[in-house]
Amino acid sequence: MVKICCIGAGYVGGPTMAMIALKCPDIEVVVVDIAVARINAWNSDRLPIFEPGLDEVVKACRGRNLFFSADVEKHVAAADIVFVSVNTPTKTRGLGAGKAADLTYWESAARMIADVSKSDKIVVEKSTVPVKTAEAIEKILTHNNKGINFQILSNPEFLAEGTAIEDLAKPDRVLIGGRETPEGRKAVEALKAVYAHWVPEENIITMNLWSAEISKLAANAILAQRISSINAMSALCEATGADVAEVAYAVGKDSRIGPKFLNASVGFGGSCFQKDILNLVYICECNGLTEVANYWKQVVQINDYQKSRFVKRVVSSMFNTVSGKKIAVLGFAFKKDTGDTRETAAIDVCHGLLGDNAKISVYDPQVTADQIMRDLAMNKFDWDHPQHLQPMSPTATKQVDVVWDAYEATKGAHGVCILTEWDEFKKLDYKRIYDGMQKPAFIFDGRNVINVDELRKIGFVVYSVGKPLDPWVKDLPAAPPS
Ligand SMILES: NC(=O)c1ccc[n+]([C@@H]2O[C@H](COP(=O)([O-])OP(=O)(O)OC[C@H]3O[C@@H](n4cnc5c(N)ncnc54)[C@H](O)[C@@H]3O)[C@@H](O)[C@H]2O)c1
Ligand SMILES: O=c1ccn([C@@H]2O[C@H](COP(=O)(O)OP(=O)(O)O[C@H]3O[C@H](CO)[C@@H](O)[C@H](O)[C@H]3O)[C@@H](O)[C@H]2O)c(=O)[nH]1
Repeated sequence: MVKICCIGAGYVGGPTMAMIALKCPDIEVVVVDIAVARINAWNSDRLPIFEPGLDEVVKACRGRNLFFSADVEKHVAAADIVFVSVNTPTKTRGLGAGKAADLTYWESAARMIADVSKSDKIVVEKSTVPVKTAEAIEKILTHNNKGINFQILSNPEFLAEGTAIEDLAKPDRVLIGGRETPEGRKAVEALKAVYAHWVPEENIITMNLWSAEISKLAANAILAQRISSINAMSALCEATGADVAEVAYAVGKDSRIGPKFLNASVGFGGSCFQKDILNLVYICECNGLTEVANYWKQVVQINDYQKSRFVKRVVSSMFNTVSGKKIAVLGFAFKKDTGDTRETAAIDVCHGLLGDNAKISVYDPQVTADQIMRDLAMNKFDWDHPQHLQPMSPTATKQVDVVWDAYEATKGAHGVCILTEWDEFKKLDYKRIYDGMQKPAFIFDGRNVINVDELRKIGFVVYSVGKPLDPWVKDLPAAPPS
């Protein structure tokens, strides 16, 4: 029986390995992590992450050929294939801080693999890493050569949170990069055989290691670029009376462009897009490609601009101040169908509103109050100097409360900000919400989930990203000449 061990039981390691176990009953899969609480949660009825369909997949194979364990070394030593799916966040200090990927967790995993291995292994990069990481890992794995053969493969993951199970069950493609040597090709074939249990062969793409590593960064950069492109258009639509949803529809009808990923929003969030683009920017800079680096940097800058534009709309519409006013925030996760808040636009929007002394009441169906308070207590983004983070005022989170439903959050509020596109926000009784609010009642839809005309009929002053402006919604002051 082939034995797989995956280091890192997070948003990628957990669901990805559960899918392999489900589709490959002849393979034993063990997911290991140094975070004992996370492993305990994977072994319980309350999984550590919320992902539609995940519970069913885990229940179908946990204890059969899927195991979760904190005994990292034992299972790594026993495995034929070791996936490394540890976090690779942006460095916060030292060389490349604020841009480069922090490979501390990766390096310590690689050193541990080298130390405990007694048999040949295929080591698979599942984490998103800078190009040429495989070369560095090879050096670590072979540094005290015990005669063990390690083959490094790049097998980046393309799942999106909220649709992870669908994405894993029917991936657009599986990408495997390996060394172009007989041993490298053999390792690629071995990994291909795992995916071939359920992925059609034509969807399993193989290529050289560096192409595979860059393809992951390129895919995320190009996806995020589409969002920044439509968000940039949303600003122009608001200034001219066009409707960004109509523009996106017209543009997306061109089969060369396609309709997906053209939803204007308050800004993209999530643990990947910003981190991976900044990593790409850093790699370009290190290779002397200043123009290329600046091009990609702009995708992140437009995203910051979009978040700050949203906050300015709220404040300027509400008579230029939200000081002491209650603002209901509906949705805190970075997208619907996940409880993940990493880099969510909601953090920056709340910080912006708290900066103007608002009182915030948050409701999200999947994010805990503890998580929201932790996120808001962290350093805040500085709109005027986007490269800086500023310490939050210690009293700021006293202005925030987290409640259990949208009606409670909006009761007595002056304004409502919709920051996540949860389906339930489309079905709310907005007449009831309006009746319970201060007047004039403002609603700022950062996700284009509400019916603008219906809400205006109820009496709301409505702002919806990229839509023709309500006469009440104040135009933003023109940028001062630089
Ligand atoms: N989240 C996504 O949707 C997604 C999708 C595709 C790719 N990725 C990439 O996959 C990687 C993992 O992302 P994630 O969201 O699953 O991260 P995560 O933080 O949810 O999980 C990483 C896990 O690795 C564990 N870990 C760290 N060092 C370890 C070590 N030395 N030994 C054992 N366990 C260790 C951590 O405790 C943590 O539980 C990142 O590189 C990310 O960019 C993420
Ligand atoms: O038209 C759109 C599409 C998305 N978003 C936002 O963009 C962010 C990211 O969304 P999405 O890409 O769906 O989720 P992620 O889980 O971040 O997945 C991205 O990042 C992963 C990690 O690298 C990759 O594996 C996926 O392929 C890639 O889609 C979220 O805030 C969305 O609300 C928009 O604003 N408009």
